[in-house]
Amino acid sequence: MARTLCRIFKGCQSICSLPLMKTRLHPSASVLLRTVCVRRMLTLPFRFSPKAQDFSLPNSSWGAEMRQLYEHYNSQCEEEMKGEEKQDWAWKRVPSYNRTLKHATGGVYLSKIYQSKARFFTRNIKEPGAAFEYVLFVSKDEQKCVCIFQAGHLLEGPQGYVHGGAIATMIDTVTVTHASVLTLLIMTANLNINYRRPIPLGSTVLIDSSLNKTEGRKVLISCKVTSTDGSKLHTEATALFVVSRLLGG
Ligand SMILES: CCCCCCCCCC(=O)SCCNC(=O)CCNC(=O)[C@H](O)C(C)(C)COP(=O)(O)OP(=O)(O)OC[C@H]1O[C@@H](n2cnc3c(N)ncnc32)[C@H](O)[C@@H]1OP(=O)(O)O
Repeated sequence: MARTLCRIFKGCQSICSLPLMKTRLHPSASVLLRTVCVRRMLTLPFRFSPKAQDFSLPNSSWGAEMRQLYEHYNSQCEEEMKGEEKQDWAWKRVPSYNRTLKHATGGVYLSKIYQSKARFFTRNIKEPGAAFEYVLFVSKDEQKCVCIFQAGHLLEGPQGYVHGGAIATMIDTVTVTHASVLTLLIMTANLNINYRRPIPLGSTVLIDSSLNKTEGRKVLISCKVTSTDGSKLHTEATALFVVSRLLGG
């Protein structure tokens, strides 16, 4: 970014220092030109935005089904007003970034270079819609989590269907997010999956997770992957999470 800024600055300087400009422009016009150049420079779309991108917001790759379901859950995320008092949210959308390590503290030592290159597995493919396109919502009582998942063409396993490992990844992601709402710093200890019906590539499915129980350091969660109308069961799973001693639990 510094190099880009430098180049734009040099460009501005060279425009304002052109002999033609010096001779023909009134000094106040030259100041105005510089101001315009600097303003333009500040509004240019930089390649490296300092703001983290939230990948769980709608993009052009989302199909109609994905959008409809997103609207359905997102509309329930609005604040409810009762009298003058603000009520709790019914659902919360979970933002999703691709740099989890950037904010990590303690636990594992990683070199600066390694940290700067690390990307969250499900959010590391740049082409929208090519792989894991999903958004997660958690319920206000924190006992339920729903994910709308659209499986892109890079997730193929059997011809025309989603790879079992990609489905497992999504189940792990949804259940770990659910468990993280209940308790921090957890690791997946056990994931038990039954694949009942293949998921067509490009289709949208619902991943529903429910809390079974918590027991000391253990959190048990069950999960179902269904068609969006709930009529077809694709996958079911149970997951065990343990608050990690390594992570400070
Ligand atoms: C918010 C979004 C963030 C997204 C992050 C994405 C992350 C996605 C999640 C992952 O993929 S995590 C990566 C995959 N998992 C691992 O690499 C975990 C590797 N294993 C470990 O680190 C440890 O084995 C573990 C922390 C799971 C447990 O080790 P501990 O030494 O802390 O536990 P311990 O052996 O004392 O067992 C505690 C309890 O859990 C039980 N337990 C542990 N592992 C088990 C297991 N595998 N199966 C069944 N029970 C298990 C164990 O029996 C015991 O039960 P009791 O308290 O009733 O006696």
